[in-house]
Amino acid sequence: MKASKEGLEVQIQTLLDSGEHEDSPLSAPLRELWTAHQDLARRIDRISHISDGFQSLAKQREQSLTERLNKQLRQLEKVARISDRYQNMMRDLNEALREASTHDALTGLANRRLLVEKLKKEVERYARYQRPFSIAMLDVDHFKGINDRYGHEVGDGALIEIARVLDAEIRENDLCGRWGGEEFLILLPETGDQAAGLVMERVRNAVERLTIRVQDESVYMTVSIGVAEHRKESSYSDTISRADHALLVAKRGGRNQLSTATD
Ligand SMILES: Nc1nc2c(ncn2[C@@H]2O[C@H](COP(=O)(O)OP(=O)(O)OP(=O)(O)O)[C@@H](O)[C@H]2O)c(=O)[nH]1
Repeated sequence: MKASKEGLEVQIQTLLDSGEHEDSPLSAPLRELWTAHQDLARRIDRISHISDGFQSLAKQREQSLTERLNKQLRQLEKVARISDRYQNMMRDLNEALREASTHDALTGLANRRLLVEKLKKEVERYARYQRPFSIAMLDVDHFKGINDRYGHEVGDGALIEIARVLDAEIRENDLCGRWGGEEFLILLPETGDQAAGLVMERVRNAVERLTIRVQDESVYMTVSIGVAEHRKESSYSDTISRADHALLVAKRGGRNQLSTATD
């Protein structure tokens, strides 16, 4: 029967230690072989110990490298999230700035700057394609009286309500803006003065029907309107002046009415 490796080793060691076979010619070579074997076994042991050490070191390095990479990845994700948030914030801020520079803070309508920009474009379109357009200037009648009687805050609220009505009554292609104080300008592209007159008469009517409640009181308002169609070789300010003049005629005519420039 084949002895186990450990068994064989114990057997040889016992044989050599006993000294019983010292006289045998095999004794000296066996002792030599046994010493060489033990030496080799020790070396193998040492090498496998060193290799184990290396392996666990490599594993540790691999682990710490993965951890470092994961940490860097998490940091990158954080930076990307912050950058996304920052970009969104900048976009919102730009949008708010653009809105503030082109719209009236009280009513939310286009401001004078945006109106002029659009007016210039319409004049260019008129010059190039002879597309007609009209301008309507609106002014709230006796607005000072509302401020004086109910206070500036109610006056502000009234302007907001009027702006809402104007914006709701005009067509999508028209542009309504606050020209200043209690004065509004409506730009009507692709519209001659007759058609503009019809639209503005509807607007005038809608304002007349508007009721504002101040405590128990109902406050009514009216607007006077001047309409002018743009003419050949005019500037936008020429057309505004003609609409302004028509507005004056409407005021002088008794207010709550519309007048069209004929000159
Ligand atoms: N509450 C408020 N009032 C304003 C604003 N802008 C202008 N006003 C007031 O609008 C009034 C305009 O008065 P006037 O120019 O005398 O004209 P009016 O009283 O409307 O009379 P007519 O235009 O002649 O019918 C002034 O009292 C201004 O102070 C605003 O943003 N808010």
